Amino acid sequence: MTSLRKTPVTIVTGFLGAGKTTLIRHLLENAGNRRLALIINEFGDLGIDAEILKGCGIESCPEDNIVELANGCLCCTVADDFAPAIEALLARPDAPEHIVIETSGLALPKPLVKAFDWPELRARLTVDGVVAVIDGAAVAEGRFADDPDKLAAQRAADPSLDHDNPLEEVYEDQLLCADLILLNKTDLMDPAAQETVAADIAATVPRAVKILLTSGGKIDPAVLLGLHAAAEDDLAARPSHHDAEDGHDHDDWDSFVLDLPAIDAPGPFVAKLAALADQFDIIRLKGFAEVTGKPMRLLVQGVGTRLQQGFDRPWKAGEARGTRLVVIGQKGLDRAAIEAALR
Ligand SMILES: Nc1nc2c(ncn2[C@@H]2O[C@H](COP(=O)(O)OP(=O)(O)OP(=O)(O)O)[C@@H](O)[C@H]2O)c(=O)[nH]1
Repeated sequence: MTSLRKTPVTIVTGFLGAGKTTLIRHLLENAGNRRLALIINEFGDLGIDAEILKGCGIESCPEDNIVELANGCLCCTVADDFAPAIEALLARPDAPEHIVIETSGLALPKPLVKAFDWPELRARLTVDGVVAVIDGAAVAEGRFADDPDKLAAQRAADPSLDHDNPLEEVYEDQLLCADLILLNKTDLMDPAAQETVAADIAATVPRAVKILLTSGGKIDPAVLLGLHAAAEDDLAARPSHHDAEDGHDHDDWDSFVLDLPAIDAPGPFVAKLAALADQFDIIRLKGFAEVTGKPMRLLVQGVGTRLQQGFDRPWKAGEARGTRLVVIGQKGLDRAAIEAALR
């Protein structure tokens, strides 16, 4: 029997490295028998998030329930890529009970929510909620704050100027669209910083939105997937810096993929990456490395200067080994110098 119930969709937003994939992994591990499908959109088309989730071997998550939309920015290509992908999921004999979308860390959630207001989607789907994952430690360090002096000078020259900091703009757009805000990485924050950041967020968001403190994206799936917000009915309450425009400015960001030879040891490699992240203001680094003589592949994750590494699974027979990293930063990122330092 075909159910007339609309399929709920949860949109997971949050800046680069905030912990979206970690949250979804925890969700998959704790989803019980619920039939979930994931749509993953990544900035920089290496498909690393999908690889991480596929590599996790969680039984409740067969690989073909993970759909990658790697080309371009989901919020700007909703009609071309996204609507057909979601139609295809709904047409499956074992159609998902709930769809979770991980947007890229640079995507604005509002245009995506807007797509669910289109008649063909709204008839069959509802946005259960937009969940914003926040890197609390990065916010506490002032990563998303405008430099007040610089901004004052620029505003004096151009009074219509809103923000000078594209990071802040994306961060705020994501917060303003949320039905639930997860202040994540609390393990890296002391209680006073947690309180300050939570208060700042509450002051930024005009609606009463619940803010929960998390570490490692650990939150009860019943809460995460049970917001019942019907966000598509409520677009006006979600202001965006880009309300007047279609889409947003991709020129603010640079991203490239580095193909490197096998490395000798994880420690020195990651230390070098951390130094480069600091020197060149790299926002996000992620990928896999081949370590000479090791049967496992090394997962490398960098958020600002905070680097993590760990072997995630054995290389498969016939799989091309190697070291591939996505590097993301603001416009003007010095690819040549970064690449030269690593070769
Ligand atoms: N200390 C700490 N690290 C975390 C936490 N959550 C995630 N991380 C780490 O932060 C890094 C980025 O996490 P991801 O889950 O990949 O972040 P993301 O938001 O999916 O990143 P993008 O897809 O690049 O936007 C990884 O190294 C995670 O292990 C947390 O609560 N505490």
